[in-house]
Amino acid sequence: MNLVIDIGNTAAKIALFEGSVMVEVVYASNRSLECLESLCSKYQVEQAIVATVIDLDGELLSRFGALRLPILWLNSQTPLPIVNLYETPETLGYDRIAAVVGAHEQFPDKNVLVIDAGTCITYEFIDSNGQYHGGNISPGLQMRFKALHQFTGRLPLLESDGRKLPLGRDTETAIRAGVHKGIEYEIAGYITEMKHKYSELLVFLTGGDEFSFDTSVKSIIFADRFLVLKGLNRILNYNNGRI
Ligand SMILES: Nc1ncnc2c1ncn2[C@@H]1O[C@H](COP(=O)(O)OP(=O)(O)O)[C@@H](O)[C@H]1O
Ligand SMILES: CC(C)(COP(=O)(O)O)[C@@H](O)C(=O)NCCC(=O)O
Ligand SMILES: [K+]
Repeated sequence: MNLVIDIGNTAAKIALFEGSVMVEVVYASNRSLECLESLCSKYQVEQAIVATVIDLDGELLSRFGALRLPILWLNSQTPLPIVNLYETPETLGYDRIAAVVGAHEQFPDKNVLVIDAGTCITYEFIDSNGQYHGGNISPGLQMRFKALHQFTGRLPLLESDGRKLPLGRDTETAIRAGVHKGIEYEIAGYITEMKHKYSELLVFLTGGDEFSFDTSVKSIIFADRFLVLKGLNRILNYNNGRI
């Protein structure tokens, strides 16, 4: 079995795969990965892949060592089943390239826009020849709420859940609608622009945060919360025998 770990800026996602089938997934703290050892004793793990976008402390690194598993630490040197055209592959987020690999595995002959709504929202484009062109980074849902609070004198820190109106009628509904609609329009804008350029465009939406779209946008989106994990599993299998 493959142990697949995606350590993001907000949460770690840990999954077990048998071949290309995900058999279990858990969210954990990105600092302590508390369930790491218990998952490894529950399953017969043969190899692992870890992708992190944060620095890990020595204690966590030695816990990985104690697992006594071959571990592929995803980095810019790792062979990939796609062509990476990013000008600085050494600075590219590993979760970003993994999401692209996950989408390309499912639709290898299509132009695909991959949107990952986590701590940040990232937009990636891979073409039907398997060439990853790059993409954009913008603030995520929680980051927008926190920024409005932190950089003003009067705006409270709000929860994403709560009263929702199309147009705010008080401070709370104004902020919540502003953040939600900002993201929804942003996503819809990317889709419209990219569809203009590539008529047969597929769109994947992944990441921990979910949004509502009108039906025309919704109808062309594939929602797959675990695209990064699936892409990492694909990268691990692609490198089978090389670790
Ligand atoms: N079980 C869960 N545990 C933690 N966060 C979750 C969970 N389900 C949904 N979320 C949402 O997912 C967001 C994190 O998204 P994620 O894609 O994991 O981010 P990142 O990859 O940047 O760590 C959180 O802000 C939270 O709103
Ligand atoms: C853009 C990101 C912060 C997104 O991280 P996430 O929201 O998944 O926690 C991460 O992919 C990252 O640190 N990237 C490095 C810069 C780059 O991709 O060019
Ligand atoms: K992200």
